Formats: sequence, structure tokens, C-alpha cells
Amino acid sequence: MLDSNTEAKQSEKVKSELIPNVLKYLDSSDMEDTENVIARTKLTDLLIHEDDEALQNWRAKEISRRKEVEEQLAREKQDVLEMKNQRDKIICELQMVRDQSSALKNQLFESKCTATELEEKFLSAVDLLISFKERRDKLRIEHANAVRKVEVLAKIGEADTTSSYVVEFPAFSFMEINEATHDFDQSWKIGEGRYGSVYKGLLRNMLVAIKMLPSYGCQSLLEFQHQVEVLSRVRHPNLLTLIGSCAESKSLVYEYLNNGSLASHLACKDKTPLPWQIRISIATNICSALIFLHSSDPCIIHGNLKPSKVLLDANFVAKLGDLGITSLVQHSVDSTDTSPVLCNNSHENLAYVDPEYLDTGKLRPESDVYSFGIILLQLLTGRPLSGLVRDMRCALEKENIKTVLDLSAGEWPLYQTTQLAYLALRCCEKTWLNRPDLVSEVWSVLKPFRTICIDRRQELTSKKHQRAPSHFVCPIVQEVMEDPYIAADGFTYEEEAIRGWLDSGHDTSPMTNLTLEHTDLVPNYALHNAIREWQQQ
Ligand SMILES: Nc1ncnc2c1ncn2[C@@H]1O[C@H](COP(=O)(O)OP(=O)(O)OP(=O)(O)O)[C@@H](O)[C@H]1O
Repeated sequence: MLDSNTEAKQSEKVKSELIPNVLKYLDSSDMEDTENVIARTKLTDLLIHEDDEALQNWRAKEISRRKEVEEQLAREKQDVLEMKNQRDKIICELQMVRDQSSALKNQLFESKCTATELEEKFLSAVDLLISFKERRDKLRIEHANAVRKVEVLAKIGEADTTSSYVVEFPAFSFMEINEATHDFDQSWKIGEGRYGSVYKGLLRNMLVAIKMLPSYGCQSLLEFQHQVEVLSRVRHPNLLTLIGSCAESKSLVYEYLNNGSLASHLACKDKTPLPWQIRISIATNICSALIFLHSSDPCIIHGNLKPSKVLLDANFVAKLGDLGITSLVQHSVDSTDTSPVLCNNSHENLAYVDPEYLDTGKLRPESDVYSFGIILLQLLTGRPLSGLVRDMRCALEKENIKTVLDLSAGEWPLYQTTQLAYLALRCCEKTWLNRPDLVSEVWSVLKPFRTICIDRRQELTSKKHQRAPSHFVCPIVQEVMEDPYIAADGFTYEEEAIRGWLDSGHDTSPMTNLTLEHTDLVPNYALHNAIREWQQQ
């Protein structure tokens, strides 16, 4: 038992130590305000009434309450700790997911790249397939064409291609050549090309053209004779006929075509312009000759096709000249010169040469097709070579072909002419593969024109063949004169012929053989007009 003194001391201690602490606790406690107030009130009451027992009870309650709170706090702390752990775990998992996501993204990107690559490969494979298909189709067409060529050739058929055809091939002596050309008189000279001069001549009662090849080189007479004989066997109505040769003077003797070359008709403004029907007929003739040459076995390529090689006979039938000439001359020229078509060729002549041949040096049948295209454009337009393809392309694009057609040729049938113009442009394609096939494409467009053209040709030639008054004919060249000139002997001659006669050193009259008093020439205008009038009737 405590004595009353000790109790008083304890009570005093409670008041002085515990109560301030309890009040402090109430201040800091997160107890509801009402609870707090009630607790304070109770405490104050207790202090006022100094009820120690009640204070002790209250204290015990508070201690147990505090314990509960602390336990509650410990549990909550535990919960927070668990939540923290859970959160860390989730963060960790999130990080892993993030890592996986970026790896997947990389994979996706790589897959996309591979897909694009594969797509590109697929597209190029499709392109390749298409080009293979096109090539296959082209080969099929070529094959079909080759088969058709044989049939068409049989129909074109004026050609006599049978190898059994025996040609008597005369060999002329130099004396005969000399005599035929009047000692190589300048007035008998028709022209001069890269491979020598061409003379007109009367040989064994035939009017002929004699081509004098260069005499240098190592080809033996026998070799020359043999090669010329091989060439003479290539015969077609649209190829200039090689009649014979003279190995001694390396001369080739051809049939003489009195309407001159296509080049002279295209260039000479004085001449009556060729009607469109004749122009198309000329294109048909060239095409026919090329089909024949290309389908020969082995294939023959002209390789030097241009208007001066297209000669016109009295009926305006076109014939290709100079076939195989390069093979005869190649033996003679310098061995380093591998391109006879190109050597000494003028800028103008190069316009007819296949650009792919210029690049690669490889001559193909399509090289002739290119030259044919340029000639066809010239026939249609009568224009000079420069800008020819461009102007035609432009006119066709504007659907106004009339602006480029040579209207002096008459009333062109516009639909068919346009078709021809398109074909001509395709012939002039830079790549040989894009050029049209002569048989299936070019010939089939030209063929329907044939009857109209032949009728017109007959009309024209029958007019021309009306017998000309004898005084319209030049005594030297035996043709109707274009530029008649009077000489000192009182006779009228073709200007070019009489000048050639005089320039070659003659001082005598070609008619009387008497010495001329002078060499002056006077134009015969009256006769010139009379001839023109007669020609225009
Ligand atoms: N058989 C012939 N009948 C009429 N004229 C001809 C005959 N052969 C050639 N000619 C003409 O003779 C001229 C000279 O022809 P040639 O073939 O020698 O040269 P080119 O074609 O003018 O040029 P190059 O041979 O240098 O390319 C040309 O104007 C041509 O028209």
C-alpha cells in the first residue's frame, strides 16, 4: 500500500509530466477533430476534478489505443512495402516489354525493307518476263514473216531468181571500152562517184553505162572476173543489170537508164516534178528490190542505199545500182580501211547511213531499211535532209501532214500518205529492232498503190514517148534537150554535152567534123520554149 504522501507525489508527477505529453500527442494526433475535442475536454475535466482514477483509466485507454494505432500503422507500412515491391516488379516487367517492343520494331523495319526489296525484284522479274515475251513474239513474227516472204516473193515474182538461169556474161576488151566512150571523152561522162567515173557508151549496139573502178590493188584479173560474174547472177527487175565487164580496165558495164538518178530528180528544180504516183511507185520498186536481196541465200545487203543509187528507166521504173561494188573495191583499197561505206563519205551521204551501223560497224538488212526510210521521206516531202525526220514527226503530231508534203507532186491521197509517212518514220528509228519488217509491214502498205501507180506511169511515159521532133534532140547525147545552145557550126546541142566536147580538147564540129571558127556558145531560147511547150502538152 502506498502512503498518502507517495500517492500525492505520483499524482503530481502525472500532472506535471504526463498531461503536457498527452496534450502534445493530441496536438500531433490525426484524430478526428470532434474526437480530439472530446479527448481534450475529458482531459481538462479530469485535471479540473483531479480525478486520478479516471485519469489512470483514460491513460490506459490511450495507451491501448496508441498500440492499436501503432499496429495499424505497422500493417499499413507492410502494405505500402508490398505495394512498393509490386510496383518495382511491374516497372521491371514494363521495361522488359519496352525492350521487346523496340526489338519487334527493329524486326518490323527489317521485314519492311525485305518486303520492298522483294517487291522491286518481283517488278524487275515481271519486266524481264514482258521483254522476253515481246522478244518471243517478235521472233514468232519474224519467223512468220520469213515464211510469208517466200510466198510474197513468188507473188512479186517478176524476179527471175532461178539459179538454173544461164546468163551469157560478156567480157569486153579495153579497146571496146575505149571506143564506146569515145576515148573517155568528157562529154560522154555521166558522173563521178567514190569508186570512179561513170561514162555513157555505145557498146556492141547497146546503150550502156560504164563504171571505171580504181585500177590499184592486188586483185588478180581472174578474181575480178569471177566476182563480177557472181554479181551478174543477182537479177531482179528493180536491180540495175550488170551486162558485162572488162577485167583489163576494171570496168563494169551496166544497162544505161536514161531518166537519170532519183537524186537528180529530187535536186533539180528545172525538171518537171515527179507526180506522187511515180514517187510511190519508186518506193515500191526499192522495197521490192530490198525484199529480194534480203531474202537471198546468203542474205545480200545493199549497204549504200541513197537517191544517187536509185536509177530511173524510160518508164520511171526504179532500179538499184552499185550492188556489191564495195566487195570489188574492198580488195583494192588500203587493208586498214574496214568501212568502205564510210570512207570519204560526205556529211550529206552519211544521213542515209544506219546510225547503229555507225556505232557498231555491223551492217544488217535493217540498215537498208533505215536508208529506205530517209528516201521515202524525201519522196513524200521533196525536202532537204536536214531536219527531215523532225519536221515530218512534228507535222504528224499536229495531224497536218500537208504542211510538209511536196505539193508539186499533185493531190496526195492523205489517209494512205499519212500511213506511209508513219512507216517511213519507223524505218528511221535509231534502233534496228524498232524498224518495220519490209514484207509484212512496208510492202503491205505499198501494195494497194501499185495499180494506180502503174496506170499513172503508163500515162506519163506514153506522153514522153510521143516522138519528139528531131530538132528537139541533142545530136551528141540523143535525148530531148533541156538547155539547148547554138555552136559555131550552127547546130544546137545540149549545153552540157557540147561544153564537155569542147572542154575535152575538140576544136571540130561534132556534126560535120570541120574545124570550128570559135568556141562560143549562144543559148537557143526559141527552141528551149518550144521544147517546154511540147513537154507540157
Ligand atoms: N546505169 C546508169 N545509167 C545512168 N546513170 C548512171 C548509171 N550508173 C550510174 N549513173 C549515174 O552516174 C553518177 C555516178 O554514179 P556513182 O554510182 O559512181 O556515184 P554516186 O552514187 O554519185 O556516189 P558514190 O558512189 O560516191 O556514193 C550518178 O549520178 C548516177 O546517177
